[in-house]
Amino acid sequence: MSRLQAELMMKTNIVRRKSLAQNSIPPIISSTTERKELYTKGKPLWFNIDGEASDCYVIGVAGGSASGKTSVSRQIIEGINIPYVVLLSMDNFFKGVVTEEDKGDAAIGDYNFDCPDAIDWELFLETINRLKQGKATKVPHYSFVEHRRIESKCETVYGLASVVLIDGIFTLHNTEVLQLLDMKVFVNTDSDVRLARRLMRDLTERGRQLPDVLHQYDKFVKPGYDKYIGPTILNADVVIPRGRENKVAINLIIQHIKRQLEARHIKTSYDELISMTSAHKPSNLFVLPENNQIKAIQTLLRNLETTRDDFIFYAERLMRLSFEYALNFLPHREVEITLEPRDSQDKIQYHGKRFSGQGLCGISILRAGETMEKALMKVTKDIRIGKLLIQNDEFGSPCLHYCRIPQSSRKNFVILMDPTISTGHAAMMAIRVLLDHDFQEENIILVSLLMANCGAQAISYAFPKVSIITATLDPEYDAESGRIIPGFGNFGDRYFGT
Ligand SMILES: Nc1ncnc2c1ncn2[C@@H]1O[C@H](COP(=O)(O)OP(=O)(O)O)[C@@H](O)[C@H]1O
Ligand SMILES: Nc1ccn([C@@H]2O[C@H](COP(=O)(O)O)[C@@H](O)[C@H]2O)c(=O)n1
Repeated sequence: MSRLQAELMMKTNIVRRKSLAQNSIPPIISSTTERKELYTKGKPLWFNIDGEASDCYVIGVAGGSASGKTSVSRQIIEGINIPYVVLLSMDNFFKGVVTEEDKGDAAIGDYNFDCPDAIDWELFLETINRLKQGKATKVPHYSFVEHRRIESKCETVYGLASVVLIDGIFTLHNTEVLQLLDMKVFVNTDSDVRLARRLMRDLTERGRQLPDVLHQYDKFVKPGYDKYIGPTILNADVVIPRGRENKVAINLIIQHIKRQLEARHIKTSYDELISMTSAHKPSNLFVLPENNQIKAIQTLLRNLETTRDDFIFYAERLMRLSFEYALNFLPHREVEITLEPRDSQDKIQYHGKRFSGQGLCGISILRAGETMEKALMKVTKDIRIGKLLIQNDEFGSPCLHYCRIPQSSRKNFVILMDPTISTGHAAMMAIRVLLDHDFQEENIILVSLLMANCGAQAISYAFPKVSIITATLDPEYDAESGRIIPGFGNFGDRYFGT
């Protein structure tokens, strides 16, 4: 049996199982496991040993339609096996058939998608550039059934990826894109094999009819390959004959990428971060000055015998005290006001102060951060509140599942709240998300009731301009139990009574 026949047989099985619902291109994935479906994904400890952001490594994978570009890209992602890899499919950047004018009198099968003009290059370049800079990036979603982008399905990627893989038929065509690529790959698959795969895929996944697929292939796909895509093989650094079956070539690429990442000192391990911070003296970490009141509240909170009612009452008191302390970190300017006492002719000048920042909002890191919202609203009038839900994945890396930010601009100030901070992972990711939303690092104030020293150190090292405020700084964190020692017990459980 030929390879082609074997592929067709494998596909026949898939035909029975797949439905038209799976018509669109694979979504971007940003982790080594592509099964997870998250609102967005996170980012690594994104800096090198000098504390500076490292560039992400960008790989372009080109080749004819159905040559195996996506399959090869996924194998590369699996092989490099690090979190925070983004697979960006150029298929999402087809302009599509939007207006009647686009269609003309011709049927959809007479629209030429296989020439570079069918791609929205401006948006494509902007997207790659934003990903490279680690900015929050909205990636469009294209439907091959409806021949247009589906706004409601676009996905937002946050943070600086370690590696970005871009796959698409014209990836090695445009000079501006070529300049952004660190590695250029061309998947070179026999044209008969490509046609057979495309037939199966378009019938099963893209809602097409056999005569239309053959007509489109003959009229546009083949000539487009010969004219625009095939010649870009000359721009490639590496050519992979036979696509994903070519394990030797794929392994060589994986080894090369790993070496490049090592050379760029991309750090993804928390242990490495902690070892780097051991000599670090945090100048942006502020612990509430201890007095009798604060010590007494801490004593009550630490005591596991304290009732839930009391725990909530005293935790909220400590929150208000912490926020009052934190508000001092906002910029204030001198103002002069004139007082006119009722019983006197003399006016009195008073030298006062007024908040001089432009806008302030509060953002809680869910779930526990939500407990601090009420206290913040008690001390800051009419403040707008946003939320971030960050949870660790199976590798212990924080992932962003939900993000609502009420206002964000370079000038706004933000109070980020989480009652307890142990490793600092979630807080660091939250800060990263705020930076991606254009908040300035120096305008972020992180407020917590209890921090483990290692977490506070790590955040301070990564973000030296953020003001980090905690009511309590405890010396130890036990990674096995996930407890801060001595700590408050499980804050969420004690507060929510769970
Ligand atoms: N070596 C292979 N053997 C069998 N099927 C393959 C092979 N490579 C790719 N395919 C299948 O062919 C289709 C197109 O592959 P894909 O990787 O999506 O190509 P491209 O991204 O170049 O369009 C998919 O259905 C994929 O599962
Ligand atoms: N509405 C559209 C848009 C594009 N195509 C075809 O997709 C091919 C590229 O995608 P691959 O995943 O195969 O690389 C390209 O050859 C276009 O003909 C389409 O059929 N309909």
